[in-house]
Amino acid sequence: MVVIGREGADEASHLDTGERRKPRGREGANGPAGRLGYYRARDGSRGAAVDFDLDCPHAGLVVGKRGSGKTYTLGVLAEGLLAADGIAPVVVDPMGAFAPLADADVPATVVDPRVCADALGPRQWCTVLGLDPERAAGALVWRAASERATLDGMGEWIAAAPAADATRRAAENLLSLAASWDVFDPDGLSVSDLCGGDLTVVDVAGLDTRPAGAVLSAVATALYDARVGGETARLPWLLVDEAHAFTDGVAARPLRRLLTRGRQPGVSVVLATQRPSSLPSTAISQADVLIAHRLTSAADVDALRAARPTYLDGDFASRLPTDTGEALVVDDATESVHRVTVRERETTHGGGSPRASDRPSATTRTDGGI
Ligand SMILES: Nc1ncnc2c1ncn2[C@@H]1O[C@H](COP(=O)(O)OP(=O)(O)OP(=O)(O)O)[C@@H](O)[C@H]1O
Repeated sequence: MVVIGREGADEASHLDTGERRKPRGREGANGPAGRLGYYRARDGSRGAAVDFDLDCPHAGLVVGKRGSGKTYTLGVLAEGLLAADGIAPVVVDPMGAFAPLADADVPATVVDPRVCADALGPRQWCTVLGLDPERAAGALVWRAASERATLDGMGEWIAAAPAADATRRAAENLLSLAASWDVFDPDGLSVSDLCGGDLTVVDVAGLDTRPAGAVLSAVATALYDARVGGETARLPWLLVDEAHAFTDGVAARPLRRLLTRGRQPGVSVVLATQRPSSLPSTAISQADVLIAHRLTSAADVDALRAARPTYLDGDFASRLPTDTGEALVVDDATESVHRVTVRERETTHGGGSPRASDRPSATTRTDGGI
């Protein structure tokens, strides 16, 4: 995935395309590429440019402990994606870190997390509501999701279904819970919303894990199906921050499908997580590029090493970077490991940690409060 750029290669510049400026894309030796950063020499000095390939589909993993630069690196990847032609970049943003892009001078749109109820299959409806499809209430919800496309329609179908009162009440209560999440909408996100070419930021900040997972599941499925069904000529890239929150819920299967089978239809996925040990090992083994920031937990290092024994030898832990923004990039395409300093963002990063000293102090208040 990594492409070595020229020493001192030009920074991407902007093309004036009217209202919002699309940054000029970068061409690597084999097609479009995005600037990731620069080689870092052992003495810490900056070496040649390192680009990432955007021409072919990829499965990527960005790992690192809290504050090590994962979200920042996702932002760097997103900037490269929105500058490239022929790509449909989508970020699922659980921390609101990409919200500032709405006001940036780039073609990015922050959208509400609303999806159609039938974007989840019957099995996923049972999963997201915590129901066993083998039991009565689960079977009822399964049938309702098979028969109706909207949440209201599912409720009406259940109300009229021949079922025991207790079973019906249990199913209706869970559908009411799903309605309270406010993420299911017949006019929810469509393929044209997601694959228009702008960077689409699906803002799931503030949602609980289950509704956020339902939205991610619907988005991942829509991108995959859109390519399989020939609904878009663009190659989708799905970037998921805080991915460990989603890998054992309703989004687990669609994410696994992108990791294992996304390449053929041309859908790329990049997962960022501070806890690689909580990812299924397929998520690590299927990734063709690993960007590892600072990691100190032995369990996390071991999880990476166990799933990638070919490149990550016993020396792996000692080669991991210690400074924010530095990374070890493991590239399957070239079967190589690179020490990289991730470049600075061109757009505002929204994921920084707040500091106590950022808060207005009592002495600076002017509203009479204390
Ligand atoms: N490549 C970089 N260049 C410059 N500053 C960086 C870089 N990477 C990270 N930083 C700085 O480090 C801070 C923390 O980075 P970031 O928010 O990406 O961490 P994180 O690993 O996503 O943390 P968390 O797990 O808590 O979400 C950023 O706000 C930014 O100021």
